[in-house]
Amino acid sequence: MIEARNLHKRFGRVTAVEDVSFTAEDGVITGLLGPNGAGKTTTMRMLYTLVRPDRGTALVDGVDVVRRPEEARRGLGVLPDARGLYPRLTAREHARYFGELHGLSGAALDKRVDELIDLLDMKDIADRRTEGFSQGERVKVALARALVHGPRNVLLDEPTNGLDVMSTRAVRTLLRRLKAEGRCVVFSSHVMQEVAALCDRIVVVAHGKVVADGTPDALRASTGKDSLEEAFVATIGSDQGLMQ
Ligand SMILES: Nc1ncnc2c1ncn2[C@@H]1O[C@H](COP(=O)(O)OP(=O)(O)OP(=O)(O)O)[C@@H](O)[C@H]1O
Repeated sequence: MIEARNLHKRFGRVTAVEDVSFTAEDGVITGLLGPNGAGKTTTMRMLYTLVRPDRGTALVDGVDVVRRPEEARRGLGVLPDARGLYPRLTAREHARYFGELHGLSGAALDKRVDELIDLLDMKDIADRRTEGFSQGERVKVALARALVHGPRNVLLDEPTNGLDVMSTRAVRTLLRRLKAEGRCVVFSSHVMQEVAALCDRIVVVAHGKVVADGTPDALRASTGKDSLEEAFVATIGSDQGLMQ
């Protein structure tokens, strides 16, 4: 479970996150939806200990990410916005390396890496260096790296950005599988259709604040709109940045 409580973050004169609170439960896919610049990436970065909040608290399975960052990180799998691969390592070596950092080794690590290569349909690229990989191939490697230690909580920043239809479907299948395994899955997106297709729960962020939080049905009911698209536009007050 991941909890964000009154998170705030400023960068100089820019307030990136003004007041973000939500709870992402286990076995649920929670979507952080908002237009460009809403504060989604900054929120994610605070949750995965890359950026320190100015105020507020974030907990991963009850562990405070500021006070006990290493312990919090052990319970997290993260797909950051900058995928940041090592060009000289192969896809398989990436997954192995991060597995080793998490204390895996030997046959157990080999088996886990093979499983992920299979699951992410990466057999053709597994033993190529990542230099020159396409956007979709890079996301797959970054996902394998994020999931190699079987984390209970998974944070993904715009996981389907730049992916074609087949790769998007593969990522959706993977997220549903993580949910079925009882993991806590949080992903951010500015694409409403993406969130609508996957999420049990939607946290809408605009101008650094949570402006709506609930199931897709609850969001429709609270805005009195029939379609999710109209409900989002009503919640945010504009359709800017929400369309693909
Ligand atoms: N390191 C930083 N220094 C200065 N300003 C920043 C920094 N990081 C984020 N910001 C600003 O904070 C605001 C929120 O940015 P953030 O990246 O969190 O938004 P986002 O919702 O993820 O947007 P997008 O969908 O475009 O990725 C933006 O105005 C951005 O320019």
